This record gives sequence, structure tokens and C-alpha cells, in this order.
Amino acid sequence: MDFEFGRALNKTTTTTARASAESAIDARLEGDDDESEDDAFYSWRVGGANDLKITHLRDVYRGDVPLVAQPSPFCTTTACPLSGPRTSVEFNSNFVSNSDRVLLNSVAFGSSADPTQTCSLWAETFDPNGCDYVPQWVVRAGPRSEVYFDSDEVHAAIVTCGGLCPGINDVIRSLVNTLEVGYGVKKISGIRYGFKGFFSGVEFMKLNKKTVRNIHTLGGSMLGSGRGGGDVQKIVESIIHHGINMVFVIGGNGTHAGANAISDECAKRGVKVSVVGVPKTIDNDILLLDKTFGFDTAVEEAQKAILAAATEAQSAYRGVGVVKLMGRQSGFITMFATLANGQVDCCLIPETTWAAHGPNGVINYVRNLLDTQGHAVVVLAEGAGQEFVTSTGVDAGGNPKLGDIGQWFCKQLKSELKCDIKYIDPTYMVRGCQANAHDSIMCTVLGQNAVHGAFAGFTGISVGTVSAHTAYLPIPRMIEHERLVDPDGRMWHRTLESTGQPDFF
Ligand SMILES: Nc1ncnc2c1ncn2[C@@H]1O[C@H](COP(=O)(O)OP(=O)(O)OP(=O)(O)O)[C@@H](O)[C@H]1O
Ligand SMILES: O=P(O)(O)OC[C@H]1O[C@](O)(CO)[C@@H](O)[C@@H]1O
Ligand SMILES: [Mg+2]
Repeated sequence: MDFEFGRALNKTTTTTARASAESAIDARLEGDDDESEDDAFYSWRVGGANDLKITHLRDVYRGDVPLVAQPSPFCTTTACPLSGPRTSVEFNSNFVSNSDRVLLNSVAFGSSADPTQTCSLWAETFDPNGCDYVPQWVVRAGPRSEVYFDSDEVHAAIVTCGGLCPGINDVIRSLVNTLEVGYGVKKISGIRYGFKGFFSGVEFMKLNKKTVRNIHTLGGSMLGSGRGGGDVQKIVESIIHHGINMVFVIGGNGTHAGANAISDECAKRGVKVSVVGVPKTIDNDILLLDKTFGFDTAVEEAQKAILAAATEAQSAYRGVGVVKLMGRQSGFITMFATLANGQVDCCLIPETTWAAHGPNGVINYVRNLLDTQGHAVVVLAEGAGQEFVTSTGVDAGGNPKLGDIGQWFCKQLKSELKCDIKYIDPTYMVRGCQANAHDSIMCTVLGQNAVHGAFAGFTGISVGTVSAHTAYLPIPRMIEHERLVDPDGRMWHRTLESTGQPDFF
């Protein structure tokens, strides 16, 4: 079987992979059982040369007790008891096949000029602009009819790392409910304050359906979150020591790098531990996904700050409302909040360069707005214009501590313009809150699918929304770099159309 993970091969392999896969399908249909051809068959059906393959415990486990598949205790129909015989209807309905796939790149562009397009080299060789669209697939998430864990043997651990994000508690609740109610797991441990909770000596929190019943009505993380403590050896020692065999890691790209390292270390030791990530970030900076949970809520919360800034600016003589929003490297919150508000005159994000001073600079633009419309609203991401300010080192997770671009910008305005500045920095207010309905539902779906993935025996994976479906993805491909706003993309151009701002250089 072909579950080994690694980077998807690029354009060159497509044609030959397809040919060999097709002949393998023929051979299989004719009853030829050659193993390599079986691999090719599976590869074409489940993860082709350009697809995002994921690791299964079968590929890495080297323990004494054989790893065997068994019927899933999870019931895909309503009101199904955990114990007792399963009917054929229940068995067949709603289980997800390992061959189910989700299309990653759902648009086939007409030209290879689009950077996200995957083209076959064959087409490009004959026509540099030609593009024979190559679909890329990811593994569909969901309950499998066969699982690789007995519910009684499971000790699941849940850990939340990095900054807070609306919906963390919803994910914890969904994980616990699916583990306990869906699969009958009795041993679930909450790890306190991030990765270091595995070895800090702080007692694990016992989790069950009762303890998580109402946690989704609160923001934050009931377990506590934290940066630092990414000592993989100590974490894996603790996992083995406590007999933990499922680890659910809720966090951003840093946390996912940690989760992947933990999964690799467990694989190196050949132990039966399934590590599954759930991407958490208000910044929406994870590759391949439609959106991360908490982002929507953060954008909604940011509306309050922008609305107040616009109101203040419009009610003051030569009023300028300035709002700084979270977003270290990625300007998604700032861009979407600007678009949603519709009263912003200038939006500044880390992905674009801009001059503050000079005839084409932002300050001169604000001056013109004050002269013509009497007020101005500027929204900037905390990571924007970092070349103007000084970073103050790194945090416990190795992330840069940013200079305060909001304060700096207001200072420049004050020194150059006669105006009345109202500066709003909502900081943690956009994330220290309960998830909205959209995010809450998304969290429930992600948590449930994370448990299905672990029971199915996958490891080193993360679960996310891809082309509106939930999928399992190999972690390294999601964290190659931060996902950024494309300054040549249509969403940024929509934003510019909304603000009416020029290029500031
Ligand atoms: N390669 C790695 N190996 C082991 N642990 C790591 C690795 N990279 C990061 N970590 C651990 O993961 C923790 C969380 O990462 P980080 O602080 O970057 O937050 P994050 O998950 O990206 O969330 P946020 O979006 O809030 O920044 C780090 O503090 C560190 O302990
Ligand atoms: O102050 P903290 O908790 O380290 O987190 C701040 C960072 O976390 C984020 O909210 C991402 O989770 C960034 O937008 C922000 O820069
Ligand atoms: Mg991060």
C-alpha cells in the first residue's frame, strides 16, 4: 500500500505514473497479483504522483503485538449502541473508503501562468504556455469501517499550543465526545499549558463528556495553551511512559512542526502512536486549507474596533481613526476586516511594501483625504511595515516579537499633519472570545474527523477543510511556509477597490 508521505512529485512524473497505474489497473482486473503493480494501482486510485500522501501506522510500527484491522465500533447511523451487533445497513452507510479523495485544486486554469496551477510537463514541452491540468488529490476525512485501535487500549492525549484562538474549546469538546461517545474510549488526558505539559510535572487533566459539556460557551483553552516546551525527546518519553497512543495537537504552524517531529520520533522508535493535528490560527496562515477555525470570529470581532474608529474619525474635526489588528506575517484578518467594514480608506498588510513619507506615501494620502472628505480610516496589520520599527527579539516559540507599527504610524501622522488621531489596538480582544456559530460548527467537524483519522491508524497528519470538504493532509506540506495574502490576487484587488487607496511607492 502506498501511504508513505513526503512531498508530492512535481509535473514531470504525471504521464508515466498515469500509464503505469492504468496498466496496473488492467493487470489487477485480470487477476495479476504482482505487489508492485498493486502499489501502482493503489497509488493511482488513492494518491497519484501529484497527490498528498499520508502516513499510516502500518508503514512505521515495529512492535511485537501485530497491528491488525478490526471492525469499527463507531456507529454512522443515529442511536446506535456502542455494544451489540452491527447491522449491515449500519456497516455500509456513511463509512469513508480509503480511496475517497478530495480535489485540492478545484479550478483548472487555461494557462500555466497561474502559480497554483499544476501542469503536465508534456504539455509545457510543446507549448510554453500550454497546460494539461493535473488534478491533485487529498485523502477524504471521515470514519473508516476498519480501525487499528481497540477502544479499551486507547489512552488519548489532547494538547493546545501557541496563541489562543476562538474555538479551541469546541475542538477539545468534539475530540472528547467522539472518543468517548463515538468510540467508547475511557482514558483521555488533557495536557496543561502546551507541549511542556507533557513533562513539566503538572498533573494531566482527566477529560470526559461531563468535564467538557459546556466548555464551548467560553473562549480560550480549558487546558491552558502555551509556547515553548518543544523538546521532542522528553515529549515522546512522556508519551511512552504514560502509555499514550493517540495524541491530538491543536495549534498553528509551529505546533504542527512539533507534532510532525513527535510523529517522526514515534515512527523512529516503531511505537504505536497516532499523532493528529488540528490547525488553529486566527491568522489563517496555514497552506492548502480553505480557512482555519477562529479566523471568521476574529474578523467579526475586529469589526467592532474598525466601526468605532470610523465613528470617531467621522465625528472629529480632521479625524483619523487608526486600527492595528493581529497578523504577524499574514494580513488575512486585516484584509477581510477591511472588506467587511467598507469604510476603511487605507489597508496596510505585511505582504505589501509601502512608503510612509514622500508624495506617494501613506501620510500624504491621509492628508489628501482630510482635505477632501474631512476624515480618514487606516487599518494596519501588526506585521506591516516592520522595516520602520525595531523587533524586540523572539518569543518562547521562536516567533519574532514585532515592533509596534501602530504607535509608530500615529507618531508620524502627528508630526506631519494637523489632525485628531484616535488609535485603537484591540490586540487580544479579537481572539479571547467564544467562537461564532460558523467556527463552532467547523471545530466540531474537525475534532470528530481527527478522532476518525487516529482510529483509522493514520499518523503525522492534520485535518482541515479543502475545497469545502474535510481532508487529511501530510503536515510537512502544510507548513512549508506561512500562507500569505497574494498581492496580485483578486481578494487583495477587491480590497484596494473598496478602500480606493493607490500604490504607496
Ligand atoms: N520544529 C519543532 N519541533 C518541535 N517543537 C516545535 C517545533 N517548532 C515549534 N515547536 C513548538 O511548538 C510551539 C508552538 O509554536 P508557535 O509558538 O510558533 O505557535 P503556533 O503553533 O504557530 O501558533 P500561533 O499561530 O499562535 O503562533 C513552540 O512554542 C515550540 O515549542
Ligand atoms: O502574544 P501571543 O500570545 O504570543 O500571540 C500573539 C500572536 O499570536 C497570533 O494571534 C497568532 O495566533 C498572532 O496574530 C499574534 O502575533
Ligand atoms: Mg505560528
